[in-house]
Amino acid sequence: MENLLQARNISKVYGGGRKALHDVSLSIGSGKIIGLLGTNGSGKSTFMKIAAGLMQPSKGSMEIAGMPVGLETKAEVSFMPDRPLTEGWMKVSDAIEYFRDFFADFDPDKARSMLEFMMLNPEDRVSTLSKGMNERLQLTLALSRNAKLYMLDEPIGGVDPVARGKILDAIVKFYNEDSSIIISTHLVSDIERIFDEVIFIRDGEIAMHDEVENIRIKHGKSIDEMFKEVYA
Ligand SMILES: Nc1ncnc2c1ncn2[C@@H]1O[C@H](COP(=O)(O)OP(=O)(O)OP(=O)(O)O)[C@@H](O)[C@H]1O
Repeated sequence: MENLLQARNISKVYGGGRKALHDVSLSIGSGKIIGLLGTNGSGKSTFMKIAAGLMQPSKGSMEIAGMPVGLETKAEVSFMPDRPLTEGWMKVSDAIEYFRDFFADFDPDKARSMLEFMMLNPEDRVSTLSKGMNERLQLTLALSRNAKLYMLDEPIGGVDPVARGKILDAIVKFYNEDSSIIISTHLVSDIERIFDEVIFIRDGEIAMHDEVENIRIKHGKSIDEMFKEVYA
């Protein structure tokens, strides 16, 4: 089976010489929910930005659905960055229209049912939304595209623990099983139940990439316990 994402020897050095990724090689198949786990500054956002075609690696190559990352792959990837893509003056309904105009694969019906599920009012101004409500909106926008690969950068950082459960349920409910989702987070215990695979990234290098079931069987540990061990 062809890999959905293939990263070969990716390194990224920022201006000033800061190394964010070092020789990262990995592949991801279709139909999976993958946790990209790491502490602050470990390189999660950098990896996602490169896969989304928003940043060039210093070395190495990345392919999505067999194509080098570029204009064609941007159409296949829906990225929710850790900073909102919407403007404060917009109403929730304007944000939906904006995405609809911008992305040919945006599904307004899916967006409407997600808004309802997320208890977002289309008439509310984006500037008046709480951090958690804004995250719900960004997630709605990202998941309402019919993409092959979704990448969600810290989608639940701002929501309270009760709402986190609801958001995870939304991800599982609205996710198209032919696609894959990569979710970056350090809130491992809250979210591990939805992962099929996890990638541990530490100081810009892959410390572990395995199926959740394998980790539980091989190590007899939850992903959260494993995370604490790897990053101790
Ligand atoms: N634009 C930039 N210029 C210089 N250094 C950067 C830039 N963006 C990120 N870095 C550095 O690269 C490293 C990796 O950052 P990155 O944002 O990818 O980590 P992260 O795992 O997403 O962190 P967090 O969980 O805090 O969001 C960090 O040391 C960070 O300071």
